Amino acid sequence: MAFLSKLKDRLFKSSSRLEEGLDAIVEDGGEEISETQSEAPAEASEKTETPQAPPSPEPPAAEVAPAAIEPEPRVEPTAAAPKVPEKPVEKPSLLGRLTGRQPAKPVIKRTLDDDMLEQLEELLIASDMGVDTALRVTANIAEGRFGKKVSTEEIKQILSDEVARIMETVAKPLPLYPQTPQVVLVVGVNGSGKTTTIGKLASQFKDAGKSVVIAAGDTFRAAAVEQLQVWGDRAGVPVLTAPEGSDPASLAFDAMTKAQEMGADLLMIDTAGRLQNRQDLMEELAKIVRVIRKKDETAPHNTLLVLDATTGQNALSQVETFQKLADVSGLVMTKLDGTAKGGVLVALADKFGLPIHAIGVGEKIDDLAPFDPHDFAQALTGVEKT
Ligand SMILES: Nc1nc2c(ncn2[C@@H]2O[C@H](COP(=O)(O)OP(=O)(O)OP(=O)(O)O)[C@@H](O)[C@H]2O)c(=O)[nH]1
Repeated sequence: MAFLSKLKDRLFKSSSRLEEGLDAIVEDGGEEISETQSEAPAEASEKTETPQAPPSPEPPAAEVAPAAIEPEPRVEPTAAAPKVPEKPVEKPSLLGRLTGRQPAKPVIKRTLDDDMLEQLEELLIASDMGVDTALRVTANIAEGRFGKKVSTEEIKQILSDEVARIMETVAKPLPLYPQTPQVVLVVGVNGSGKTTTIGKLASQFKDAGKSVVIAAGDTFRAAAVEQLQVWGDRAGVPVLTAPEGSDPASLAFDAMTKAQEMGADLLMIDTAGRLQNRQDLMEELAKIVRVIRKKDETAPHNTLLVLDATTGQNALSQVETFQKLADVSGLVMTKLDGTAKGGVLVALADKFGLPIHAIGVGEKIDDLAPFDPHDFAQALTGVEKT
C-alpha cells in the first residue's frame, strides 16, 4: 500500500530504531532453527488473537476525514541504474528434487523469558512509549506466550498488533456538526505546527466543499499572523486579522460575526502558544471562549491541541498543561516524518485516550493524513504489509 510505504519511509527513524532493536533482542540469546523444525509460531498458540477491528463502517455523513496522502508513483529502476549481479541459482539437493521440498531456511528464534521481556521493555521506553505503556505492552506480549520461542518477524507482528489495539480507540477524524459555523479553537505551544496544521486542514475542508474562515488569534506576533495569511492564501481561505497587540478575544468575536454573516461552515481560531506565562494564556483562552459563547453558547465545538512529535515525552506534559488551560477535545500530532520519537503517540493514546484526528508528515499542504492505527503500528514496528 503506497500510503503505508510513504508513512514508513517518513517514520523511518522510529521504525528502524524499533526494528533494529527487535532484531538485536531476538539474535541475542536466540538460536537458529530451520523452518521445518520450528514449532508453531507463538502468535498462533495460546494467545487469543488480538481482535482486529471489523472493517470500519463508512464514517457517518457528519464526519469528514482529512484526505489521505496521495499514493506515491512507483519508482522503477532506470536503465542507467547499475546492474546488480544475478545470484547464482542454488540447485536443490537430490532428495529435495525427489520430494519437491525446498531446503529449510534457518530462522532465529528466542525463548520469550524474563530477560527478553526486560530488553523489550527497555527498547520500548527508548522508543518514547513511556514507562507505564512499555510495561503494559510487554505484559500483554508475555500473556499466553511466556516460555515460547519467537522469531523477529513474530515479535514485530505481536508488537504491531498490541500498538494497533491501543491506537484503535483514539483514531477518529475531526467530527463535523450540522451547526454552522463550527468553531475550532486551535491550541499548542509555539512552533508545534498550529499554523501549518490550520492551513492544511482548511485546504482539506475546502476541497471537501466546506467554506472555511481562519482567525489569526495570536495577535502578539506579527510574524505568526503573516504566516497564517500565507497558509490562508495557499488554501484559498480568508484569514481575519487584527492589529498587532490587539485583544485576541475581540478578534475572535469579530471573526465569529463575520463567519456567521458569510454562512461559513467552519471557523478555525489560531491562538497564542506562550507557555512562559500560563496565567495570562489561561485568561486569554478563557476570554476567547467567553466572547464566542455570546454568539453561540455551544462554541467552541472542538479544541484541537497540536503537538510536535519531535518533543517526545514532553508531549505528555503539554497535554496535561493544555487540559488545564482549555477543554482539549482532540489532538493533531505533527512532524512524525523523520523523528525517532513516534512511539510517544502510543503513550499519549494509552495515557489520555484523546482522539487523534490527524498526523502531520511534512511541511506541504497535503502532508496531513488521517490517523490510521494499523498503518501506524506497522510502520512503527517495521512489519511488512502483506
Ligand atoms: N517536517 C515537518 N515540519 C512541520 C510539520 N508541521 C509543521 N512543521 C514545521 O514546523 C515549523 C513550525 O510550524 P508552525 O505551523 O509555524 O508552528 P506554530 O505552532 O504555528 O508556531 P508559532 O507560529 O510560533 O506559534 C514550521 O517550520 C513548519 O514548516 C510536519 O508535519 N512535518
